[in-house]
Amino acid sequence: MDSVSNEGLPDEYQWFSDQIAGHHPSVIKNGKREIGLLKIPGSREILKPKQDASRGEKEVAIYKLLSSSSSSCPSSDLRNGKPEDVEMLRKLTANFYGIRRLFVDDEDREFLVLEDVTSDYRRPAILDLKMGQVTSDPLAKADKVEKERIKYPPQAVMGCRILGYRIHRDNNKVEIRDKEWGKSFDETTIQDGLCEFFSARDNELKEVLEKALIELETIKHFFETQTSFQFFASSLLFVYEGDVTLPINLKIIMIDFSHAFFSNGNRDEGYLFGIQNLEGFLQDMLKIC
Ligand SMILES: O=P(O)(O)O[C@@H]1[C@@H](OP(=O)(O)O)[C@H](OP(=O)(O)O)[C@H](O)[C@H](OP(=O)(O)O)[C@H]1OP(=O)(O)O
Ligand SMILES: Nc1ncnc2c1ncn2[C@@H]1O[C@H](COP(=O)(O)OP(=O)(O)O)[C@@H](O)[C@H]1O
Repeated sequence: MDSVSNEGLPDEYQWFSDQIAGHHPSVIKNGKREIGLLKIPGSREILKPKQDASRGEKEVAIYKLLSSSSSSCPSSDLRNGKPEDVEMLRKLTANFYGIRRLFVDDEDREFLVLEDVTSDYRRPAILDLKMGQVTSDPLAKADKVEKERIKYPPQAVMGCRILGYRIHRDNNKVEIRDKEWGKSFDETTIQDGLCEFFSARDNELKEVLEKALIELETIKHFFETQTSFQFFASSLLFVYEGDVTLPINLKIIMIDFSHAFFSNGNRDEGYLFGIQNLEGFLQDMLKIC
């Protein structure tokens, strides 16, 4: 992502420089720049703009559900999430600290205050994978369904797509790959893209892949058992330490719930299919390390 002027932001705040994908101020839509994630430098929180209409409501509802101790969810279509599913999902997501209102680009806006899951790292390597076989949600209009369907046909074949990565290397060098680069891969070549990301620590590809497979197992277990949620256009964010003097500390966090729906007792087979394929890709890569 290009760096963008911080003009128009409240004092202290900057655009979050480690944002990989999603709405970003370098993109102009209908004559206005999009609003991306914000951060006060040095803090362990990021602020994610609440999206318009039902998308924002859905994401806030799910984070409120996860941060509440009981089933007192304010959103009617998430109220029935099974407690064990909610508990498991909570462990796979960033902490939510509430809503903050800020003036950005002269408009009063709401932001979700979230744990910055990259803040513990000296040189974070960060990858965003969009999961699921279908990336339009059940309420999408026909033109959006079609746009999403033809955007990247391998999504239906693999159940995942690389949205991009950032690797902080020595000497403050940052290596960036974007979603157009991600779209250059299909089911026959995606391992090349994944290999590039998981190779941030010289000669430690095998160790990094092993850690990723362990973390992925927990997420796979969640999707094998949970019947409370269906996720569309949601992502897995991989983060690990690129500084070889520090432990690998690989984490996988589920993010982006603006198209998350309550499920009437069905598993999310499209997301699970993506995890199973991803696991297969990583296992194959491990065999040749
Ligand atoms: O379909 P569009 O044009 O509305 O834009 C998509 C966004 O929808 P929105 O503008 O928020 O309604 C869409 O946002 P949501 O997932 O709907 O929040 C994505 O940003 C999508 O990009 P990609 O599939 O992640 O590469 C965006 O797709 P691209 O335009 O980047 O292909
Ligand atoms: N909790 C988090 N900690 C660190 N980075 C995050 C977090 N949530 C999102 N991000 C970053 O922001 C990007 C966009 O987030 P996402 O929720 O997908 O936004 P959008 O709804 O605009 O698509 C991700 O690719 C990731 O880099």
